Amino acid sequence: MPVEEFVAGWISGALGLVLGHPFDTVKVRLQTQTTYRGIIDCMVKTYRHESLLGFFKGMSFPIASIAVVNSVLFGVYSNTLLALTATSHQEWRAQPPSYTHVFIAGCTGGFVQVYCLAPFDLIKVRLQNQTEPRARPGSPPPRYRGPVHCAVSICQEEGPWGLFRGAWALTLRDTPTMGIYFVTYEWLCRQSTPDDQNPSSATVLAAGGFAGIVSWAVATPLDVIKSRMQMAGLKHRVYRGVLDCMASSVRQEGLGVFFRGLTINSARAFPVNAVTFLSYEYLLRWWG
Ligand SMILES: C[N+](C)(C)CCCC[C@H](N)C(=O)O
Repeated sequence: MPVEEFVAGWISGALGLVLGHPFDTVKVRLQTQTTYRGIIDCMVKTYRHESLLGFFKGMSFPIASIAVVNSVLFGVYSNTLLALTATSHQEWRAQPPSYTHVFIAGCTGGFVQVYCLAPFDLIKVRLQNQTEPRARPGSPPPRYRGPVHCAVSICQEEGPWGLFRGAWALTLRDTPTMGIYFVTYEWLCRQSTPDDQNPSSATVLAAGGFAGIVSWAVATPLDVIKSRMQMAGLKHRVYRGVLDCMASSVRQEGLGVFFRGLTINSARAFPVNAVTFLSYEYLLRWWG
């Protein structure tokens, strides 16, 4: 099993992640809290109240976890494609896999990575939603003191399965949209690259960026539901399941609720995924 794909997936994921985290914090807050009027309002309030550090809350854990998550995604994707087409990554430019195979491999990668991502994502969302300023003498401490404390508290209060809260919504969000992600990337690369050649850096950046935007646009409705289900344990709001969460969110806030965070998600998706694919392609070419 080619291991380069796993390592390249890890490094490229980490680079994308740091770049995108401030956008991600604003997104999570807009999706789960009703105190902000919009993106700018949320950014201003976060900055005033919590300084620049507020935007980087909950980042250390994803950095560690991306090692597992992105390498599983890209590793499973490439190896599934290899199993389906019997051609290796180096031969793909000469014998491009069909879009159906790319889609199936993407969905498989997406499905498998969910079970690595779910606990990390839950902890990230809980920490990002703590809006208290950094500890000042005399002020009450935030609910979770950091990622490890958060993980331990969830296990104690909600049981070990509590760490997988929202995992089903995450599976529904990621399985099809990771297929769309890789198909969009491949399609855009092939459109602007002569047969047999590797896509240029500019092509990889643009195709990666747009693949991010397109897949996130489709994923946003379930992303909102996922984030709300992850917060449910904390706020003592109970949803009976994904459908119940959808119905009660629509009843209270209208259909627009499904598009919460769409703009910021897209703004974040372009740079994050442009950098992810560029570093992934280059690392593999460099090792290949
Ligand atoms: C499939 N879905 C749209 C959910 C994600 C696709 C992009 C994943 C990337 N690590 C990022 O954080 O943007």
